[in-house]
Order: sequence, then structure tokens, then C-alpha cells
Amino acid sequence: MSYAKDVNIGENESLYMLKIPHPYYLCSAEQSRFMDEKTITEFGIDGFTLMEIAGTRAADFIMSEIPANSHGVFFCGKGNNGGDALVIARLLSQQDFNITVCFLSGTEDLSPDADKNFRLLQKLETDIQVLKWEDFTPEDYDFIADGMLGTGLNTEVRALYSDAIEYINKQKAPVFSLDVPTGLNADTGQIMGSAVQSDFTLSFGALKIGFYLNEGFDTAGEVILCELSFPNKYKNPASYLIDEEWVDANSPSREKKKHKYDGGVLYIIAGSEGLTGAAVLAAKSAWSTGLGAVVLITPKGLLEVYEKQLVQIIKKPIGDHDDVYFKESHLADVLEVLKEKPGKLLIGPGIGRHEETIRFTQKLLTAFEGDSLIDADALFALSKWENWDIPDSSDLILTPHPGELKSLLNKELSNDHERMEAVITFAKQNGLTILSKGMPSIVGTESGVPYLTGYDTRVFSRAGFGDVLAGKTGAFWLKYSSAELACFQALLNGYKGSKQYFATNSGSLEPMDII
Ligand SMILES: NC(=O)C1=CN([C@@H]2O[C@H](COP(=O)(O)OP(=O)(O)OC[C@H]3O[C@@H](n4cnc5c(N)ncnc54)[C@H](OP(=O)(O)O)[C@@H]3O)[C@@H](O)[C@H]2O)[C@@H](O)CC1
Ligand SMILES: Nc1ncnc2c1ncn2[C@@H]1O[C@H](COP(=O)(O)OP(=O)(O)O)[C@@H](O)[C@H]1O
Ligand SMILES: [K+]
Repeated sequence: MSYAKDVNIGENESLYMLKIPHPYYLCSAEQSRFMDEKTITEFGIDGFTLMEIAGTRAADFIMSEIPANSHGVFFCGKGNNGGDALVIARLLSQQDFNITVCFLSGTEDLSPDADKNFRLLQKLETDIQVLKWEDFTPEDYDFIADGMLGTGLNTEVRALYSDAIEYINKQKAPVFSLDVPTGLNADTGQIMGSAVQSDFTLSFGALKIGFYLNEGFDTAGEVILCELSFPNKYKNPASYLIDEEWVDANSPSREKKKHKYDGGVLYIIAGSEGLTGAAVLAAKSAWSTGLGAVVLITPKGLLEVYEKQLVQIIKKPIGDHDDVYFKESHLADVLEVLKEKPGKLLIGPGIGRHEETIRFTQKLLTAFEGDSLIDADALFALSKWENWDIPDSSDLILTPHPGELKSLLNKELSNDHERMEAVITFAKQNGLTILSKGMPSIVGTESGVPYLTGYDTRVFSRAGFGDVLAGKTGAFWLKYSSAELACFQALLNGYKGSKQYFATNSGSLEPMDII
């Protein structure tokens, strides 16, 4: 299976390989099992060896966090997740840790590799306390290892397991979940009845996509990848995590521009009476990326607002002095402006939902043959347009928030997993890029494999952050000529800005703080 993908970075430029290192691959439980099974049966490294590697890496991590001589309790299921816990318990017991092992389903019915590890544990001449959940009497443990259920979880967690989860979640001691927090669905990030609230999740072989969807982000805690010996040919991701490391390495650096118009102009159609702030934020954030020219097209009645607030931005007023929103009658003049210089179009922030603006937007998108980023109220116009008629010659980026996505697809999306599936299908079927905003933000592409943010996007949920994101995405699209890279760079740019802000501030973030 190939792990690199072709991306066209612009006209007349050779195809460019987007290379994403394996640590950023996100896998489903099935893909995880596939790698495991193929490595064992086809490649020839047995499961017992893989378990030993997994346990060794996890033990090293736990020892880097927890001082020696500490007392840890290991909760073990009967499957291989329990086997991993038994490897760690054995290794730590030889480093002077005090170990208690508690089995949730007894020791009679362990998986073969877990059973083998239980026997090894018993061979040690170390005092390890072994008991069943039924006999468990709580003590003050220094840490907890959760090896109850991993990718083998198949239904809502059953009794005993749910009792243990309840106990664990009441403890103050740090919790290390092995592979997956028990009770978390590794594919959807949904909680199956109840789930262990982890401080650290030590994920084996590949990160699981469920850590980043729905409740996954708040359940898994800090995620640590413990690499196993899977050959690359078996690594086939369901998704990729958007990360600075590979995004920057894939973003081509450009020769210095000689003229402000080299590289093209970002035309912004934004703003209407009462919503000029959206246009201001979009234009300012596009400009802040170092773009040579940003042109704001505005109904003439609003020009005065922008003259004061957007000094560096070129303004193109359209229509009459009393026009405060876009109308169908503006169409010809707007198209003339768009023809002046080559560039891309960002349309939508704050244009409002007047009937006339909706018709203007639909007609403009039909007539304009260049690349367009469609945001906010322009997405609303798109959702009111049966069988859109956007020219085939144009590339599109759509940036819907969950409500806009729902209207666009005319479909209820009850959770992030459903949202991701819908984004994948829609982007693929229509040959476009979607930046679906939310927690996580998801980038769906023509290729069908989506990209997910792996950080907390909830800090951006106040009004205005969507306008900033749109402005930056448009600007980076011009800079990198790749719709995907534009989305990644814009998302990460906001993330980096928020990290900088919170390094010295504790109040809530404002859109202007990340421009
Ligand atoms: N893949 C890899 O790369 C590697 C994987 N490794 C490890 O293997 C793990 C997967 O192991 P696995 O397949 O044995 O499944 P696992 O999670 O232990 O659970 C299975 C047991 O759970 C039970 N059970 C299920 N649902 C339940 C419920 N709702 N409530 C209660 N019980 C429930 C089910 O019982 P049953 O329903 O069959 O009676 C069965 O006995 C993986 O996460 C990783 O840690 C590493 O060792 C090395 C490389
Ligand atoms: N840098 C970023 N990284 C990830 N997601 C982001 C980022 N910036 C914005 N978002 C997403 O966009 C949402 C804001 O967009 P939106 O709801 O359209 O707001 P607006 O009121 O500005 O139109 C945020 O809640 C978040 O989901
Ligand atoms: K677990």
C-alpha cells in the first residue's frame, strides 16, 4: 500500500509527493488488527514478540513518569490488552516497583500470549500481588495501568469492567491506558457505556483515529505512540493527523517575489451592513501572511468603514453609495474586477443572507472561472442552490461549520465520526476540498483520505475565528498553490498563534490575537 500521495502544486509544476511520516497515520481498530495479523502470519514476527516490544516501550515510558519504588495496580482483561499489562508488570517488578495485578475475568480463560505472560510473571521470585476484581480491596496506589480492553472491545462494556472503570475514574493517581482507554471505541471515539479517563494513552503500532473524534480527545489524555515492528507495507491509514512537522516539510518555499502581484491576488467578497467585522478580519488575516496583494470587493455604501480599518488593503467599491449588501446588479462590475489580475477568490464572510445576495453569489460562482474558497453565507447560498453549476475549470475549497455542512449535505450528522464520513464522500464525489470546522476540524480531499486536527479547537469557537481561518486559507492557497496545504497551514497558523497567546495570557482568546 502506498503511503505517499500525489498533489498538484500548481499549473506547469511537476507532481509533488506529499510525504507523511508514519507517526501521523491514524488507524481504525481493524487496520490495527490487520497490521498485527499480517506481521505475525505473513512477515513472521510472532504475537508474543510484538507484545514484548509493546510492553517494553510502555514500561520505559511509565518509568520516565513515575519514580522507582512506587506502587502500581494493573487491571487486566483476558485478551491481549491484558497480556500487554502483564509484560509491563513483569518489567517494572524487576526495577523495584511494587506491583498489584487485578484480573477482571479471572486467569482461566486468558488469550494464549496473555497466558504465556502470566506464567512468566509467576516464575519471578518477586512478591507480586495477584487477585481477581471480586477480591480487590482498594489501597493508595501511586499509579494505575489500564490493560482491560483494547481494540477487541465489541459492545458496551459489561459489568465488572464497568465497576472497575468507575473505581479508576475516582482515583487521583495517574492512569496509563494501554493501547486504548478501556471503553473508548477506537474507531469512532464514542464511549461504549463508560470509559477509563486516562492521563496517558500508550498507543501500540499506530495512533487510533478514535482518539481525535467525539469523546476521544477528552478521554485519552496525552497520547504516546509506542512503535512496533510492523513493516511499512502493512501501514494503511484511515486518516492523517495534521502536524507542523510534516506540513512544513511538504510546503514548498518560493523564490522571493519581485512584484506585489507575482503569485496572484486574493480577491475577497465579504461584508454587508452589520457584518463588516467579518470582512475586516478576513482581509487582515490574509494580509498578515505576507501576501503581496489583497483586494476587498465591497458594496460602495460600506467603503468608508474599510478605508479607516484596512489601510493596506486595496478596496474596490461596487454599485451605488447607498448599497450596503451585494446584489445581482453588481455582478458585471464584480466580474470585471476579478478579471484585472490573476488570482483566487474568497467569498462569503459576512455577506449576509438577502435574497439578492444569494442570487448574486450563485450567479457569480457560475460565471467566475477561477479558483474559489466558499465560506460562511456563500455556503448558505450554495445550500439553497439545487444542482450547482460551478465551472469545472475552478478548484474549490469549502469551509463549513457543522451547521453549514448539515445544510449543504441536507443531512443530520449526529457525531464527529458521521461528520468525517460525510466529508470524505462529499469531497471525493465533487472533486473538491472541504475544511469542516469543529472539534476536530477535518480536511476532506479528492483523494478520499481525510486529515484531522489533533489539538483542542474549542478555543476558536467564538465569533470571528472562522473569518480569520478563511482569510488565511485563501492567502496560503495562493502561496502554496495546493488547496490541502493551504488548509493545513491556515489551521496550524491559528494553533501556533493560540499557543503563543496562552504562553503569556490566561484570558480567553480573541480573533485579533492570532492574526
Ligand atoms: N494490534 C496490535 O498491533 C497489537 C496489539 N496488542 C494488544 O492487543 C490488543 C487487542 O487484543 P485482543 O484482540 O485480544 O482484544 P482485547 O482488547 O484484549 O479484548 C478482547 C477481550 O475483551 C472481551 N470483551 C470485548 N468486549 C467486551 C466488553 N464490552 N466488555 C467486557 N469484555 C469485553 C472479549 O471477551 P469475549 O467478548 O470474547 O468474551 C475478549 O476476551 C490491543 O489493543 C493491544 O493492546 C499488542 O499486544 C501487540 C500488538
Ligand atoms: N486554527 C484553527 N484550527 C482548528 N480549527 C479552527 C481554527 N480556526 C478556526 N477553527 C474552527 O472554526 C470554527 C469557527 O468558525 P465559524 O464557526 O464559522 O466562526 P465565525 O463566527 O467566525 O464564522 C471554530 O469553532 C473551530 O472549529
Ligand atoms: K486499555
